[in-house]
Parts: sequence; C-alpha cells; structure tokens
Amino acid sequence: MKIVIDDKIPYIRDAISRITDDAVYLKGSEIGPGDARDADALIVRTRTRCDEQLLSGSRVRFVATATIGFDHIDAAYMERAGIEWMSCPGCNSASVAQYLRSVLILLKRDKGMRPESSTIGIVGCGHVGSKVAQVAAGMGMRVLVCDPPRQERGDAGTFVAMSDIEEQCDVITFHVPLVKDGPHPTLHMADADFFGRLQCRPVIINTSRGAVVDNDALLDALIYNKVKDAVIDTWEHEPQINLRLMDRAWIATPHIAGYSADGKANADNMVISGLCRHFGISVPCIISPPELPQDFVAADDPDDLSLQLYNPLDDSSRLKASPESFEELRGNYPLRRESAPAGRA
Ligand SMILES: NC(=O)c1ccc[n+]([C@@H]2O[C@H](COP(=O)([O-])OP(=O)(O)OC[C@H]3O[C@@H](n4cnc5c(N)ncnc54)[C@H](O)[C@@H]3O)[C@@H](O)[C@H]2O)c1
Ligand SMILES: O=C(O)[C@H](O)[C@H](O)COP(=O)(O)O
Repeated sequence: MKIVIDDKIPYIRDAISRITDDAVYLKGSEIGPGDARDADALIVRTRTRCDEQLLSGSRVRFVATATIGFDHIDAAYMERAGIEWMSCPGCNSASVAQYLRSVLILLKRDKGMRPESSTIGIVGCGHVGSKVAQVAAGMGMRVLVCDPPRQERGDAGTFVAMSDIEEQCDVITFHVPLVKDGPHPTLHMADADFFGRLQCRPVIINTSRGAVVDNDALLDALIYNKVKDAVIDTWEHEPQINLRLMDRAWIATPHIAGYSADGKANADNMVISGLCRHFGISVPCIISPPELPQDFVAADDPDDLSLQLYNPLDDSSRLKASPESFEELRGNYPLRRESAPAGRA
C-alpha cells in the first residue's frame, strides 16, 4: 500500500512504517497529481488542496487530514469520486483553548483588562469555542455565545445574536469553520459593516480561518479605533500575509494556535485509526507526544504556569521579526505541551 504523507506531520513515521514500507513524505504544498496517481491513501494538512485536480484518475481511495478544519477538502468531489475522507474533529481544540487562556492572561496583566467586569463574545461554540467559553468563565468573564446553527438545532445553552456580540463585548473571538455558502456563511463575517457596528472598542481574536475576518477591514478598524487590539493567528492569503496588519496587531502568530504536541499526537492517532479501519488492518501503536525537558520546573502561580507552558508573545515576536519565514516557523515549531508533567506542577 502506497501512502503519501505531508512531511510536517510530527510523530507519525514509526506508526506508518509498521503499516507500509511504501510511504512517501512530501512538502504539503507540493503534493501534486503525479504523487497521488499511484497512491492508495493520502495523509495531509491544510497545505494540500484535495480536489479533482489532485485526485482525478488516481488510485487514491482514502484521504485523511490531520487537522480540525477541512476547507481544503472538496467534499462534494470526494463524494462524487467515491473517495473516503476524514478530518480530526476536536484534535487540537485544547491547544487553541490554551492559546486563548494565555491571551486572556496577557490582556489582564499587560493591558489592564479586568475579567470580572469584561464580556467576551464567542462566535462559533463547537469543540474549540466551548473550551474557550469555560476558560473565560473560569477567569470570571461574562460569556456571550453566538452560534446560529446550534441554536437552530435546539442545542442546550444560551445563545445570543451577532448584534448582541457587536454591542456588548470587550473581547470577540472567532471559532467558526470557513464556510462560503449555505444558510450560515462565515466568509468575511467580520467585514467593514461588522466593525462599523461595534460599540465597546473590543479586542478582536481570530484563530479560526483567515478569511472569516476581512483583513483589510480589520486593519482599517485598528487605524480608526473601532477596535482596541487584534490577536491574529489565522490570516487571509497565508503565507503572504498583510504586513501592515501584522505590524498593527498586538499578537500576530503564524497559524499555530493548534500546534501543541498533545494536539498533534491526537491528530496522528485519529488518522492512523481511520486509515487502519478503512484498509481493515490493526492499529500498530498509540502515539504519545514528547515529554517536556527534565529540567522543566513548573511555576506555582497558575497564570505564571500557563504562560510558562505557552506564551503567544514568543511566537508573535518570531513572526514579526521574520514574516517571510511564516511557513518555516510552522514547520519547525518548538515543543509545546498543554500541561506540566505530573509531579512537576
Ligand atoms: N488556528 C488553529 O490552529 C486552529 C486549530 C483548530 C481549529 N481551527 C479552526 O477553528 C474552527 C473551529 O474549530 P472547532 O473544532 O470548534 O469546530 P466545530 O465544528 O467543533 O465548531 C464550529 C462551530 O461553529 C458554529 N458555526 C458555524 N457557522 C457559524 C456561523 N455562521 N456563526 C456562528 N457559529 C457558526 C458551528 O455550529 C459549530 O458549533 C475550525 O473549523 C478550524 O478552521 C484553527
Ligand atoms: O484546523 C486545524 O486543525 C488547524 O488550523 C491546524 O492546526 C492547521 O495546521 P496545519 O495543517 O496547517 O499545519
């Protein structure tokens, strides 16, 4: 069985070597029709667009993306072509929640936000948004949730309209998939009109997909003081990002909110078990993330510990110093764990 795999998916090689001796590791953005032609399966990340152009006439019968988002998969084509595909729901949701926790702690410490008298608006409350809601509520913030698809399904919980988010929130954070059509599109849901309606000069956080926020409109909103600050992890036109927006953003990171080692290992395990199920073979092993170095000494204060485990300002400094290295900063990402090892916390 030939499997073509994105070469930046960490920790997966040993498991793959126990499944096949015909594995080809390639740069995600360079996986092309010639590579797919005689492959049985592809394991990709967001950098490989999986559509008719890539897969037509190929032998591929199974595609897995080691990510939550799947806007790079042409689901309609996959169905037409009879190619099974899977994503990894929730795999790195705790990692994005860790990113948000650290951002909120930094807002408190460095920007004077008082959580008890602040309101956060969560737009999209699925795997990520629900964890972020817990984090924010745990810090004492008032939490408003806008999620029309869930509200229409009659899910439990209190949901508000987008107008409530625009009128009442000091922080607004987006956790929606990128959806271009249908009843609840998210493409440019934060556009110039949205920024024009904001009442509280909020901090805007986008860790969902770049095109959920109109980046030019956000830059204007920063310039004209409609928003206080911006925290941007996901950008339009990655890796060619808007450098003026990057300079203006308080925190600018290269799409790494979900890059904890825990999240990566979760994705690997989900992909391997999906692949094994599809081809009727046994799962060869469970993949664990690497441990933090032995000399890691956990801070006593919970906020200090959160920032010790992950401080988004570090990623932001690296990107701002070298925006042309956007993809390299992602590909060579340092070890990040979501919690301290037992006995060291
Ligand atoms: N920056 C990163 O590293 C990173 C990591 C993980 C996920 N993501 C992105 O975050 C997105 C959300 O992840 P998730 O795991 O929470 O997905 P999810 O599917 O579990 O939840 C998405 C939620 O958004 C809601 N939604 C859909 N359309 C909406 C709309 N128009 N308005 C308000 N809510 C709407 C859905 O009902 C759902 O509850 C992913 O699709 C992915 O694009 C980014
Ligand atoms: O959707 C996701 O899971 C995240 O955006 C993911 O972390 C993106 O990572 P990539 O595949 O681009 O490395």
